[in-house]
Amino acid sequence: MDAPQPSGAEASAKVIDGKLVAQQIREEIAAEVSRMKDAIGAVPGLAVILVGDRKDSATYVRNKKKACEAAGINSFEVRLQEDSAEAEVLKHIAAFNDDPAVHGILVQLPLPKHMNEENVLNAVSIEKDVDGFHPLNIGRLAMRGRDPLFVPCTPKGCIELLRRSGVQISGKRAVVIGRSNIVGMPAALLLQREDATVTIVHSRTKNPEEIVKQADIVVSAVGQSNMVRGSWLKPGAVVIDVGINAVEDASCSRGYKLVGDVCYEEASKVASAVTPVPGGVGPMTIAMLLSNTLASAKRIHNFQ
Ligand SMILES: NC(=O)C1=CN([C@@H]2O[C@H](COP(=O)(O)OP(=O)(O)OC[C@H]3O[C@@H](n4cnc5c(N)ncnc54)[C@H](OP(=O)(O)O)[C@@H]3O)[C@@H](O)[C@H]2O)C=CC1
Ligand SMILES: Nc1nc(=O)c2c([nH]1)NC[C@@H]1CN(c3ccc(C(=O)N[C@@H](CCC(=O)O)C(=O)O)cc3)C=[N+]21
Ligand SMILES: [Mg+2]
Repeated sequence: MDAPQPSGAEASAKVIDGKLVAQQIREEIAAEVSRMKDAIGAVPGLAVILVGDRKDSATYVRNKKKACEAAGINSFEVRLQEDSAEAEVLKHIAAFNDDPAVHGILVQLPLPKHMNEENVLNAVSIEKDVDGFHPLNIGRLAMRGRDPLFVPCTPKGCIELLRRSGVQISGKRAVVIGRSNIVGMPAALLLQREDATVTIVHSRTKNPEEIVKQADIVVSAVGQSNMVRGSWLKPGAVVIDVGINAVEDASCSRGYKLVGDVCYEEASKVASAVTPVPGGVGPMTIAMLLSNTLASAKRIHNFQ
C-alpha cells in the first residue's frame, strides 16, 4: 500500500480497510497455528469469561469464538449470571490459570457493578493475560526499557493498521481522544513507545479542537458520534476512529447503525487516510486477540 500523503481541498482520503487487513492477519495466524500443531501436536487455547447478558458483550464474545475456530484456536467459554458472586469469577480464572490447554484468558468488560474490576483483572496470570489488562503488563507498557508480555488488543490493532498502511509514527504529533484503561491510555502509551509526541484529550480538556488540529495522527476513543468534525483536523492527518456508536436508523433492518466518533463525510475531505466504522479498528481488535493468544501458546510451549 502507498503511504497516505497530505491532500488538497476536496480530496478524498484513503480508506484504511481494517476488515481486509484483519483478514490477512487471521490467515497468517491460521498458518502459524497449523505449523505449531504439526510440529508439537498442541494448538493455542483461549478462555473467555462472560458475566451477565449485555447484548453487545454477547455479540463480541460470539465473534471471538468464531474467529478462534476459523484460525484453529481452541476456545473455552464460561457464562455466568449477572448476579454471580465475584468469588465465582475468581474461581474460574484460577482454574484457567492452571489449565495447560488454556494460553489466553479474557474476562469480558464491563463487569457487573457489584464486582471489583481491579481484583478480577489482577487474578489473571500475567502469562495468560492476552487482553494486556493486568496492572503489571500495563505498568511495563508505560516504562522505558520494560516490555509487557501482552499489549491491549484495540490499541495494538490501531498501531498495526498504521504500520500496514505505511504511515510513519516516529517523530509525528499524535493526539489520542479518550483515556480509558482499555483503549485511550494504552493507545497513548503505545504511540509514545513508537516515538510519536503524544497529547491526550479527555472530557475536561478545554480546547479539544485546537489540540486535535495539531495532530498528524488522531486516535479517537470516546464513544460519541460525530464529535470530531472535519474542521478539527489538520489537512493530511491520518484518522483512526475507535469509537463504536449505535445511532437510530429506520432504514436499517436492526433499526440502528454503527458509526464512529468522527464525522466520516467531513473527515474524508480533509484527512489523508481514515478508518471506517464498522470495518476499521473493530475487526483488528479480534485479530490482535488471536495474535496474542498464538504468541502466548508459542511462549508457553517454547515454540518459535
Ligand atoms: N473498535 C474496538 O475494537 C473498540 C471500540 N470501543 C469503542 O471506543 C469508544 C471508547 O471506549 P472506552 O474507552 O471503553 O470508553 P470509556 O467510556 O471508558 O472512555 C471514554 C473516554 O472518552 C472521554 N470523553 C468522553 N466525552 C468526551 C468529550 N466530550 N471530549 C473528550 N473526551 C471525552 C472520557 O473522558 P474522562 O476520562 O474525562 O471521562 C474517557 O476518557 C466506545 O465507543 C467503544 O464502544 C471500545 C473498545 C474496543
Ligand atoms: N476484556 C475485554 N476485551 C475487549 O477487547 C473488549 C471488552 N472486554 N469489552 C468491549 C470492548 C469492545 N470490543 C470490540 C471488539 C470487536 C468489535 C468489532 O468487531 N466491531 C465490528 C462491528 C461489529 C458489529 O457489527 O457489531 C466493526 O467495527 O467492524 C468491536 C468492539 C472489544 N472489547
Ligand atoms: Mg468501556
